[in-house]
Amino acid sequence: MNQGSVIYTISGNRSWKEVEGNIIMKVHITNLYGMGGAAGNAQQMTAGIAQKEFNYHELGIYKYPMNSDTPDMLRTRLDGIVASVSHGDIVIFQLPTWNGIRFDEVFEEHFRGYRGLKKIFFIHDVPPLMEKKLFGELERYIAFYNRADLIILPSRNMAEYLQAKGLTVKKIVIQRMWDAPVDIDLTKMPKFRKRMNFAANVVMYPRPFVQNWNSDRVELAVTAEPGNYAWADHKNIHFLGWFENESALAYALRKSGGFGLLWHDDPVWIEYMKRNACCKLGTYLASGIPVIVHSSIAEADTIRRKNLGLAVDSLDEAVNQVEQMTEDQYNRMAQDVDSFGNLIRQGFFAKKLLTDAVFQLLYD
Ligand SMILES: O=c1ccn([C@@H]2O[C@H](COP(=O)(O)OP(=O)(O)O)[C@@H](O)[C@H]2O)c(=O)[nH]1
Repeated sequence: MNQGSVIYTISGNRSWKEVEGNIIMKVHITNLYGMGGAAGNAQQMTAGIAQKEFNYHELGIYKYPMNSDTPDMLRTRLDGIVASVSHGDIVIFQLPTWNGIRFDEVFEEHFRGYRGLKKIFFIHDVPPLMEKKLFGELERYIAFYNRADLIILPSRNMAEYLQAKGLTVKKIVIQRMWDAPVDIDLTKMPKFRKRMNFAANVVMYPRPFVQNWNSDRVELAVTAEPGNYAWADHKNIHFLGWFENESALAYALRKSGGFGLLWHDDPVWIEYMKRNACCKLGTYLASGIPVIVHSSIAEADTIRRKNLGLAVDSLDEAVNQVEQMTEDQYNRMAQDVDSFGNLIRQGFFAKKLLTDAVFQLLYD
């Protein structure tokens, strides 16, 4: 019998179809619209994998100035977002929504009337750890995180750090890395060359280590259109161009060869990168080029253990190690990166955390 096509009267004038949504548990995931860049793409990518692979339902949120809403407008907006949610469902919140902590708090509170609803917080970034002026807000963020039934965090280091500051959520899933579902030709191996590629917008957000690049022995290649930049004059710096599309970027990096550099010289970010997961790392590994990372970053041990590149304490050390490397050593590394990169290109980090989170929530 095809129940989906028949309306059963079960009590009074309510039909089977009307209560169907309450019987079958749904998993929802929030997705942010109106925000570009690595942070916006990370939300779109995760929600895309969740919908395509697991049939999770999207709750779309627009990035907007929350203060432009009156309390009534905000309530109406939130009612619209949560319209498909029923008692007993699971909601994965991709956080922050980048609409400010007040929006995140009010949004979570809007789910309180739902019986048996469970909340998973997937923490992409912790704003108080990214900007010195926001550090005082950490306590408020952690109090908010404590409302989750399960929390997904970028690294074990982040979990330990937040626990020391008051995080009490018992169920924790560790993300480790960002995926980069790109399409590239794996038959052409990246070339061994004394070059470090840096994939970020260095024109809009100048980086001191880029502007002070002084190595004649190792070239720095940046993702910027060629131009007359005073900081690049007479320097060993190459311009790769800017890429809107992640596959085009991965292709350009693979063609460029050499290494992918994950680096920061801002002390707040050096500290943050001990605990967060950077999109760039996924981008490099998906493209197939070995990476150079600081030895303090969360995934440094994985880079060493799986022969995915170099974990160093300074750029000078990186330059020396690149200089001393043989072509054979590089080619072995590039092969190991291509093998590991399958996880990233096929979205396995997201697939794993999206299922582990629901499984641990209901099983453990
Ligand atoms: O030509 C480029 C260079 C970089 N990026 C993107 O910018 C990200 C890096 O940006 P950011 O440094 O803000 O992110 P993080 O690595 O710190 O997460 C990369 O992973 C790419 O997705 C891009 O779209 N086009």
